[in-house]
Amino acid sequence: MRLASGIRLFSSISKPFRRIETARQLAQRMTALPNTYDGSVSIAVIGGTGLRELPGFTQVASLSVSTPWGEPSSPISILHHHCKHNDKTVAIAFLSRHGLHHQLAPHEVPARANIAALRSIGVRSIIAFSAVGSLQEAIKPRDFVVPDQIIDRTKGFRPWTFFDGGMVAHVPFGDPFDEGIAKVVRKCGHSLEGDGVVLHDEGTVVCIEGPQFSTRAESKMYRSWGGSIINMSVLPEAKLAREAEIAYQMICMSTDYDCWHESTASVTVEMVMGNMKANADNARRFVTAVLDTLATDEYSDLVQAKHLAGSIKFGVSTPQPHWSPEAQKKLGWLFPGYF
Ligand SMILES: CSC[C@H]1O[C@H](OP(=O)(O)O)[C@H](O)[C@@H]1O
Ligand SMILES: Nc1ncnc2[nH]cnc12
Repeated sequence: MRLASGIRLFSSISKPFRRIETARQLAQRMTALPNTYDGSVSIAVIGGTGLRELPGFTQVASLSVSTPWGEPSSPISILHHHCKHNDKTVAIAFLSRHGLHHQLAPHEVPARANIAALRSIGVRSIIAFSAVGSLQEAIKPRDFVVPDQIIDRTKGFRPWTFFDGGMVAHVPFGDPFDEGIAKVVRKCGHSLEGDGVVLHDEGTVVCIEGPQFSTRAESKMYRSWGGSIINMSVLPEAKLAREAEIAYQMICMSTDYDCWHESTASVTVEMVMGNMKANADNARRFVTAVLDTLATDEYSDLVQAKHLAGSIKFGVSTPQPHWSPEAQKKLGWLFPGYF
């Protein structure tokens, strides 16, 4: 259903008889909205494959943010969400990882611009959504996984840090996701169990370079390494969020068994999109439950990532008087008033 003032998530997931809004119509609708927003926005959702919008949320602005690292993948939608727990309206930011037309390959996603743009509008916590392959029999297509670890198989082509070009800093990444947000996500996912949602509480996501899927030998090797699921998107997004002091958790939805499974056909885009469509309603209910819970006062400090605020100052190796002018300028933009 196309809501009058609202927007739809999983736009390409509508039933065949429904009138589907094209990417161009979506872009036109976004252009017609205000490009400014005065309220505060602490939480963002990054939508991945098959997740272009959030349905049932009222879109009130579409922000075109320019950063020292370029333009983000898409305008940032500001959505109003009525929280069912406390009767308050909260603002959520939404960004489409691969662009409004899914025109950006995983290695082309401007992750630094995306994270910097979100931080610049006040975002301090991100729920990132990803369509993933399963590397384990027990994780069936359409199951959800809340990953807690990552294995990096990207090839070093993607810019992966804010701290370069004349200054050096190092952040801890032993636990690449935010455990506080993960707890909320798990609780919400389990509350929907029996109602169609199957949730795995942990898992190691292997992030490959893509855009090609893996070979069978690679897929089997990732299984032998202890990989649970596989995608092309969690990095450098998660690393950059950590550098930007943003609490980041990915929610993964399994869409295929990659190519290791003896009795199942190897992954294709059709398979990925088919399972995303089939499970769209569960994904929507899951994300909504998470946002409803995070919007309550109980999670206010978590959502504002108070536990991460200021942490980057301890990771800086280059004394500030020795930073290049370019680094001063860029990091001054990302962390106003910090240095
Ligand atoms: C279309 S299959 C491969 C594609 O799907 C996943 O996208 P996302 O993580 O943005 O949902 C995967 O990472 C690949 O980019
Ligand atoms: N098998 C797979 N490999 C990498 N990314 C994926 N996204 C969905 N399925 C995938």
